[in-house]
Amino acid sequence: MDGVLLEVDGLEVGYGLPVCPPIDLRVGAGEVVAVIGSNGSGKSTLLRTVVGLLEPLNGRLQMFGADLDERSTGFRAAVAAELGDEAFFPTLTVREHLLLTCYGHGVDDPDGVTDYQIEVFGLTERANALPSALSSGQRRRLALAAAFARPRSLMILDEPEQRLDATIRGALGGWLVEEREAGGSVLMATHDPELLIRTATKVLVISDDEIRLVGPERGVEIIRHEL
Ligand SMILES: Nc1ncnc2c1ncn2[C@@H]1O[C@H](COP(=O)(O)OP(=O)(O)OP(=O)(O)O)[C@@H](O)[C@H]1O
Repeated sequence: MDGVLLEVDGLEVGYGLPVCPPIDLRVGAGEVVAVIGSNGSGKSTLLRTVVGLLEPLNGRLQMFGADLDERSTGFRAAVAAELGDEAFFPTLTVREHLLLTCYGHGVDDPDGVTDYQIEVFGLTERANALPSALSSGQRRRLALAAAFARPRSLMILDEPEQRLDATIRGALGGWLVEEREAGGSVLMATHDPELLIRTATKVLVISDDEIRLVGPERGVEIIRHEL
């Protein structure tokens, strides 16, 4: 188990019935695993199961060498998940959301980290805005900024490229490369071949009849020509 953060064997995910074949997967330190497949293939369902929002239907799911317990302090400290739910406090500003995240996760310099994330996510002019006054892409930026503001060893992201403009999408690719190079791990669903080729170390392909692990180049071909 050394260096393996997430380990699944014969994992069946779904809503009463499985949405795809059983999944085997390891995510190790410093790996970025992209999950690809056509719309409705089961990518989000897998990610929601891995963060404990859905019960596995069958199989083995281990995080940090133990059965998944999403309520444990260890899990909450280590796993930064952004699955597109974007549940914000309606009366807290952009800045206050990030400060709250930093304080909640024991960040050393909450003000400095908050200021940095606001700047790099291009939210400076909206720092004092409430979520209801943000554009959809700005809400996406805020949700991702919160994931990057806190300490973590595993990021779980569902189509993080969605609704981002080209500038922030490009920056996101760079931050995920930095994450990997610093020994962090990422499990992310994506439809974006550029994000995949820049960041992924391996690719899990979900389809109706099989689950495959392929390399990044093959993953790009599959996104471009087979989905
Ligand atoms: N809450 C739910 N209850 C029942 N079925 C669901 C539910 N959510 C999703 N599904 C179904 O499960 C299957 C897998 O959906 P999922 O959202 O995991 O697909 P996806 O690969 O993430 O797709 P996309 O690329 O469109 O985001 C789909 O057939 C979908 O209709």
